[in-house]
Amino acid sequence: MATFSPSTHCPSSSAYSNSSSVINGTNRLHQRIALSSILPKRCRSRKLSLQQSSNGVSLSKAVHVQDGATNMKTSPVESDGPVKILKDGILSVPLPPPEEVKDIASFDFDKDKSTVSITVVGASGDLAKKKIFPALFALFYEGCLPEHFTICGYARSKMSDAELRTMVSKTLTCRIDQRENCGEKMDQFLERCFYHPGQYDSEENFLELDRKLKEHEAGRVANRLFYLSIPPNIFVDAVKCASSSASSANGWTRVIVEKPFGRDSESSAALTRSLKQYLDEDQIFRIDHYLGKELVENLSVLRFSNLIFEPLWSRQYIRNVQFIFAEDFGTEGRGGYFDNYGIIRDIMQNHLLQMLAIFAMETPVSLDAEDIRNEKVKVLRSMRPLRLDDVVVGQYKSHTRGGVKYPAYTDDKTVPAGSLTPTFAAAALFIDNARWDGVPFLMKAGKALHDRRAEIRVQFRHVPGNLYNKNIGTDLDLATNELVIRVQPDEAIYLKINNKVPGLGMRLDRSNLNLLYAARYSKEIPDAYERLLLDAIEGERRLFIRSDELNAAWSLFSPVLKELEEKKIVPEYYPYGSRGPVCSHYLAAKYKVRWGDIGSDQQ
Ligand SMILES: NC(=O)C1=CN([C@@H]2O[C@H](COP(=O)(O)OP(=O)(O)OC[C@H]3O[C@@H](n4cnc5c(N)ncnc54)[C@H](OP(=O)(O)O)[C@@H]3O)[C@@H](O)[C@H]2O)C=CC1
Ligand SMILES: O=C1O[C@H](COP(=O)(O)O)[C@@H](O)[C@H](O)[C@H]1O
Repeated sequence: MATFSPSTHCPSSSAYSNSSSVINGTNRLHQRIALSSILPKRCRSRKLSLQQSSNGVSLSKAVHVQDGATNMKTSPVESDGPVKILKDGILSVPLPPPEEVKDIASFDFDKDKSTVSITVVGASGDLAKKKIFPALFALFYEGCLPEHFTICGYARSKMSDAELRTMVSKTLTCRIDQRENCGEKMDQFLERCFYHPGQYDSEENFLELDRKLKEHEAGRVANRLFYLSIPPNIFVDAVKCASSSASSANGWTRVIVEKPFGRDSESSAALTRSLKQYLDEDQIFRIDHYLGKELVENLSVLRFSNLIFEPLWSRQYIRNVQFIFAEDFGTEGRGGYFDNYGIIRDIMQNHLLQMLAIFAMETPVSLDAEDIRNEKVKVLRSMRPLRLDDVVVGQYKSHTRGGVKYPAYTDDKTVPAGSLTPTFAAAALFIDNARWDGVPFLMKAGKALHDRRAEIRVQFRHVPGNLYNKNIGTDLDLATNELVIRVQPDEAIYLKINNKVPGLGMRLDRSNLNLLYAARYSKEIPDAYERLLLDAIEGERRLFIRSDELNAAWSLFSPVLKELEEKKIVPEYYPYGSRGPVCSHYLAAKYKVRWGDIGSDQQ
């Protein structure tokens, strides 16, 4: 029996060997494959849901299908196209035309299997070590990487393959719920990791990389993914060299670009123009790792698949929405980068704004990447550019607590003395459309605060003519329903409600309807980078930023950033480890809002 590999993402070729060949009505040879056998365990549900969302027939997005002897089809296939879902999850996949296949039993399908080469550009750096290699290992461990893959680290540092493997091995961990064969899996993964030293602007060095990748690709259809984990000033050099000297000759070439995508509208547009000299838009995967976080991914599910939320999702019932990001550590070690950007560019313009866009967008036509991104762009373009009097900025100062002295932002040697760069900001934004007219969308982001959290808080309006007002007391704020989507840590969704305290009297309290992920789901939540890397390999663009989205996002923040810098606005200094500048409360009060994270969240 010939084996046939419709997907490069499945755990092993043996999974396909239970398939059988049939001649269909068009006299074309087809292969019947049980869907359940070709989709890897962890990836199965995401691929099946794609299938359901598209009338049960548009599967080739998720499953790469070989059409003919060499071509890979990855575009959606309609019901009358070559891929068909037969009943009971059986996939019918076309084989090469009969004249090309003299003897089906001896046709060498393995020869035509494709491979993915993932080059981590800037492999010696912080992000590569901390996030990218561990995420790639997790994907490998879960059986989500294609059968044939190569990982190549590229940077200027001199390192051998063995040294890269030692460096990578120090950061690998196994999933809490599946420790079996972990050491063995790590060894198998590390065997697929290589290193190539080179300059980021050297065509010659990238040509050498190309030669090395070709050796590993061994004549297969070669798909190549470059992850630019380098400082932004060298993005374009690296893209130029990668595209001219190390692009795939017979498969796809994609580039993941890390933030920051510029410092403002002009520099971002210039970066996009430069990248587009060498790449098409559909080759550029602009990553915002917050879009890969489980609770952010769940936002649309919460809204669009629960009847109880969507009808409330408007100015009619929602009083304000808050997007809060806090870290309990400073910029130590990243001061050089941070001082050039500040917290508004580092967190608000991307991570918080992306969450806002998904939160506030209209229902997309479908779950397709373009439909979702169209809606995100629309909502961003309906927003008013942020005004200076709707922003407060802060910077952390040194503080001694429990005998420990915590540094000021400017104590970092890589930060210029007297820097005014904000490490904290709060802002009030507005969406001028029918759904959200007049609703304040507040954002707050800060480093070196008293805790670490990222969350969305939705505060609902008061119950009109509430029968229980006298039991609630005078503080109507405390009686407001609040929906909290806690992105991290301790992922949870909870709704604060008013409830009768059990007993003979009539006393109300505030309690939480609480969906705490750790209590509800035993599976460990994947890291955002895992989801996004897998999506990039599969060509799924839904969670990556399109260039018009990026332009719209910069249009909102560029004017105020310019004003803050030109007017040299002095930030309010707040002690390291505190709750941040007091001014943020005045900003909220201006819009009759109380920050939801300052009270206690009774469980
Ligand atoms: N670290 C993080 O947590 C996050 C990082 N990012 C973004 O990811 C990218 C990588 O970040 P990170 O790993 O922290 O960056 P690093 O500063 O660690 O740089 C990565 C690598 O790039 C090379 N490099 C550094 N500076 C220069 C330079 N001036 N000229 C040429 N090469 C240089 C170095 O490799 P070598 O000397 O060996 O060539 C370094 O190991 C950046 O765009 C960053 O903004 C985004 C989100 C979070
Ligand atoms: O992009 C960035 O994100 C991190 C925070 O990411 P998280 O996943 O740990 O919440 C932030 O520390 C960094 O400054 C910023 O560049």
